[in-house]
Amino acid sequence: MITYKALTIAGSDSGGGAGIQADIKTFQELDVFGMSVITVLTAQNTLGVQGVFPQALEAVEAQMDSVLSDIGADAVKTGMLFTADIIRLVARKLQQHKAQNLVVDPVMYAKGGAQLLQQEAMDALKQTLLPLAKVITPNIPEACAILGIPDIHNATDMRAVAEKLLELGPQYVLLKGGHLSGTQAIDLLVAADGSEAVSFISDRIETPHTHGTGCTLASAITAELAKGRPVNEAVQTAKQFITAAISHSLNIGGGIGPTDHGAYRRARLHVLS
Ligand SMILES: Nc1ncnc2c1ncn2[C@@H]1O[C@H](COP(=O)(O)OP(=O)(O)O)[C@@H](O)[C@H]1O
Ligand SMILES: Cc1ncc(COP(=O)(O)OP(=O)(O)O)c(N)n1
Repeated sequence: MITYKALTIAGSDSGGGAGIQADIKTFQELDVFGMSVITVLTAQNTLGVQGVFPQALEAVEAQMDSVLSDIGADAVKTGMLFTADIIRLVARKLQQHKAQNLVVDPVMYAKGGAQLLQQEAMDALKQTLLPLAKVITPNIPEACAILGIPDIHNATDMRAVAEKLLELGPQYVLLKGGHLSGTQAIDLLVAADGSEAVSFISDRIETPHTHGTGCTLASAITAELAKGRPVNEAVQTAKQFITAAISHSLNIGGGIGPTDHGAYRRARLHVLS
């Protein structure tokens, strides 16, 4: 029986691989009841982003009020928010509704290069949303853009970048290393309470089909936090989830295909049978 509830506040990906669609699939696969607040509609497929249509602030506010005033959420994730006004509104409503276990994925660019956060929204992200987060999950280009520093290119520099991000107020930073080269995909978790940094390492899977990996990882963390798991355990399960999903990624469409959100559950069922 599903008893835990998670909310994603993010953009819709018509192609189904990232955004709200990836988040809801991930929640379901991890046995958490999923709810959504849609901030932006994107016309998107494996070839790229063909259109971005921000929703009216009233629409975003009404969705948040509907869900949080009645059903509530054990954990909340934010993804593509696109404008400074949407970010400020979301931050205000999260505080008003006393949202728990907030995971902020500071989405800025799609893998095809499309901009998913307006340049002028960066200050609102840093000042209003990041300080509310339990965990933030930037990839390396996002982390460096937030800090206003040049991109890093090796895993040894990840620690300093992640620790600098803690100064913006989140309780944990999970810096994702998918954009580095090398035979391993290394993510680094650092905590504001001074506990030991932890690396989460998997073999790097040779595939171009990684559309939606960041959304999927962050929503898996959110699902596990909704169940009351500590952050370290939530990230560990999420890393296993995304590694399984990438291992079975889907060669559909003519560009960067999505991952298989059902792969983790199928692998576990196989082990148990
Ligand atoms: N080729 C790959 N093989 C295995 N894991 C990967 C691969 N690419 C990304 N990952 C993992 O997927 C997750 C998302 O990482 P990343 O690609 O850095 O973020 P984003 O999708 O936000 O750009 C991280 O856990 C990362 O380590
Ligand atoms: C609507 C929407 N939200 C987020 C993203 C970016 O997703 P991400 O998981 O970072 O994956 P890539 O786009 O980088 O493959 C998106 N594309 N669309």
